[in-house]
Amino acid sequence: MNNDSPRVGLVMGSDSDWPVMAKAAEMLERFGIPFEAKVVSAHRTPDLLFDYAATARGRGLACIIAGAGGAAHLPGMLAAKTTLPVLGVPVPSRHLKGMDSLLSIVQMPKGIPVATFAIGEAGAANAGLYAISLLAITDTGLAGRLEAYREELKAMVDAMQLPPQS
Ligand SMILES: Nc1c(C(=O)O)ncn1[C@@H]1O[C@H](COP(=O)(O)O)[C@@H](O)[C@H]1O
Repeated sequence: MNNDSPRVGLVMGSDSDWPVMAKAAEMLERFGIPFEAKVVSAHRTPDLLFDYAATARGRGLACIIAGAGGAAHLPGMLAAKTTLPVLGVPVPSRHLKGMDSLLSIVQMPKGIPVATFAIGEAGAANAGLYAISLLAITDTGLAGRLEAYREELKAMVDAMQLPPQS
């Protein structure tokens, strides 16, 4: 393993999830976190899913961000096969707007947790940030960059303020 080895696994059930999951990728890129992005499906490629999860820790990943839509079993099945933290992103679905994805991911049985984020792009971006904050537990430089990001958000909100009303 070298400094460029992926630290975060970014997986999704289909390439149709990419426009949403790209928001997580953008966040990881912004903070310079090496990651790998792959399509892995619990339903369509169960053997690949098992192999991916079983080898994730040994390959140096610190956590896995998993996005899926509809019957979104991917995050939960990954969590069943690895003790790495799994961050689940409900991808909006065609018919139920992602409520199905959300409920499929969030209602895990006791013992196999998945940290579940909001439906869609904001959830994906926050999953990226959360993965970064997990890595920042042991990386003070990264923690400092997260603090700087918070300052940027504060400046953004300051710029939103309306002029004083008379
Ligand atoms: N939820 C899952 C899983 C899984 O959980 O393993 N595999 C694919 N899918 C989802 O099916 C939706 C439609 O996929 P297609 O666009 O390929 O038909 C996607 O949102 C994907 O995440």
